[in-house]
Formats: sequence, C-alpha cells, structure tokens
Amino acid sequence: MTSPIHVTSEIGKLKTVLLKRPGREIENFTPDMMPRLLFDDIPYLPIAQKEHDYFADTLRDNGVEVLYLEKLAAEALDAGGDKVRDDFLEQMLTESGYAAGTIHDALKEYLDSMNNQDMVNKIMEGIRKNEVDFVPTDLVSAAETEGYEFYMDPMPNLYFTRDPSASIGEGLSINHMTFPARQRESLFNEIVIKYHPRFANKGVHVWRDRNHDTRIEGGDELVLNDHVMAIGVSQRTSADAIQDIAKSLFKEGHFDTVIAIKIPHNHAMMHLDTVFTMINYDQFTVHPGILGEGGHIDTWTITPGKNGELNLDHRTDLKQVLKDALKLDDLDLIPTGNGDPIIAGREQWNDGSNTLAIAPGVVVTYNRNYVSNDLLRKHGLKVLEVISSELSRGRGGPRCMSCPIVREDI
Ligand SMILES: NC(=[NH2+])NCCC[C@H](N)C(=O)O
Repeated sequence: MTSPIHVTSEIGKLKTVLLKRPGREIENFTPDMMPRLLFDDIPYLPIAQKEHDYFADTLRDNGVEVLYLEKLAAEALDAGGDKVRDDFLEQMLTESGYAAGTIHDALKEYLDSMNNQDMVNKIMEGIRKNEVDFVPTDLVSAAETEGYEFYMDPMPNLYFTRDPSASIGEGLSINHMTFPARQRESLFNEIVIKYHPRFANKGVHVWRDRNHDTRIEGGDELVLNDHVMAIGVSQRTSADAIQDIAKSLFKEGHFDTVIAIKIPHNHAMMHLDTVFTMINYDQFTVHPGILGEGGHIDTWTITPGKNGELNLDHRTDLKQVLKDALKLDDLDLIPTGNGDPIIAGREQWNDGSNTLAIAPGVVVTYNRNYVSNDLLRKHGLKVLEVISSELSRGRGGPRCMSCPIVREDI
C-alpha cells in the first residue's frame, strides 16, 4: 500500500502541504500572556489571514495541494463517530487541566452543543470564562481560577504546522512538544492520522508518537535525503528524544544517518530551521550567529551500532559533515543577511533563514528579508516572496508555517 505521506527530502517538488489558516486564536490574548504563549506581539487578524491566504495561493499557483489542519481535524471526527469525538474531547479537557469536576462538566456540555467543525475551531481559539454558563460553587473552581479570563487557553501557534508533527519518509513523528502552550496541538494531528479517511489504515508509519516525556518538535527535524536526517539539539528538542527517534528510524525505515546539530537554546533560534535550512541539492541557508570561531559548531553523526545501539561521531566542521553525509564535492552555505551582524540578526529574527523549498532551488521566503532574498537570488535560487508584516510576529516563517505531506523524490 502506498502511504499518503511521502517525504524523502527537504527539497523535492512539493505536492501536498498541511497549513492552518490563522483564526481568532492569534488575537485572543493580552500582552501579559505573550511570553507564555510564545508570541512577541499580537497580530492584526484580518491582515494575518490575508497574508496567509497569499502564502497558500503562492503554493497553489505552483501546483501544491493545500490541506488545512482545522478542516482535516473536523473531518476526522466526522469519520470517527461519537466515541472518537467523545474520547478526543475528554483527552483535550484532561490536557487542558480538567480531567474531572464541575468545570470539566460545564466545558464538556458547552463544547458538546457544537458540531465538529465549530468545536475544533472553539478549542483552537480558546474558551473564555464569560462564554460558559457556569457559576462555581466549590472552592477549587471558585478560588483557584479567579482572576484569569480563560478556562482554556487559545493555541496561537497552530499556524506553525511544521512543529507538532513532522513527515519523514512514509510516516511521521507526532510530537510531544516542549512548552505547555503547544503541547495540546499534536492531539489534532493524532486524530487526523488515526481517523481521517485520507490517512487512517493507509500504512502511515508513526516513528514516534506523542506519548513521551522527552521532547521533539518538527522545526528541528530536517529530512536531507532518503537516508539522512538532521535534527537540532535545541530549546525544543532534547538529545534523548533524538536518540529515541534515531533508533526507531534505523530499525524500521530506510534511514541510516542522523546528524544532531547543537544550536543555541533561546527564543529567537528555538528550532534548527530558524537558523539552517536545505534549499537545493548542495545549498543551505545558515545564520552566521550559530557558527563559532572558524565556522565551527557541535555536530554528532549518529549511525546504527551493534545490537540496536547507536554509534556517535562528534565533529565541528558543519560543511564537511554535510558533504560527507550527502556525498557532495562542494556545498554552498548561504549566510543570512549576507553575514552583516546587524542585518543577519534582524533578518534571522524575522525568519530570514526559515526558507521553504518547494522544488530544488525554488524557495518561498518572507519579503521583509530583502538582503537575504537578494543574496539567495545571487546564488542562483528562484525566490518567491510572500507578504509578512503580521505573520512574522509569531516568530515563524514559510518553513514553520507548512508541513509537507507529499514531495516528489529527488
Ligand atoms: N519551526 C519553527 N521554527 N517554528 C516556529 C514556531 C514559533 C512559535 N511561536 C514557537 O515559539 O513555538
């Protein structure tokens, strides 16, 4: 059976992609909630949607089928039936802090009055206290939640579909994410894979599911070719999760190499794909800020060892490591902002390194990163710019905003 997921590179012609159109969740919060929700500002929703539609149209104009997470999730619940919907809702309430009790019951009743699409949208947008018909009568509900506006927080990061799951080969990882603000997101991906007619029982292999304590996010998971992956050791992805997924990939798939790349652990560079992306057979974007003296950075090339163990090779010359793993004579590492420290810092902040390749040498980028975009063109790439004033406020670019489902082989 051919799997409905097929991704054997970062650059093969993109055929199908998963997006999430920004909804009310991206404005349903106040500045004091921003750090916890991993946002740096509150986007202006109508413009953010316009920009996102432009992004989706750019992909469609280039022959890409665009799927929407919010739609697939509702369709998965439609297909799954009452029991699946109920289990999903219980799980979502539990992960939102209400496994049982009077607030649980009130939220359940409220959400249960909606059809699947409305319920999915509502969970994504967040639930404020003033919209639920509930007067607390016990001390826990009355005292412990006083002064906070929400029963269920919005999930503003959902439009970064890259992170909660990652397509790898004929399968995917459904991720246990790092921060509470994003941990519930991958529940949507899980129901889509389990129950949506397009994916359910179609031979999709789950390399690693969301039921783990160790953390990994798709922004760190780069499929370089059909047997080599690069995974960031980052603020969001831990070394033990990388070892775990490497074992699973080596055991049951066609992968034989995982290059773990250690990047700074901070908000601006939260994932490997904010500082490093593959854009052609032999071309990558790299933010100069991650390279130490002489262009060095810690990398560990992981390969299968004896008895299911892993072999490790620690090296610091990123260019040589990539050349060896990809069997290339030369490699073009293109520095964000052309290496100027001010421009590189600014354009990396606005995801100037976060390019989405839709074919070898053809990339989608934010228009605001004009220095990096010019440089990409000078290096021979075809650059399709998308508008980005509001979308960039969530700290993610075209690669983060897209989860490839099918790419042609390279
Ligand atoms: N793959 C990525 N770089 N995603 C960016 C995610 C940004 C989001 N605000 C977060 O902090 O999680």
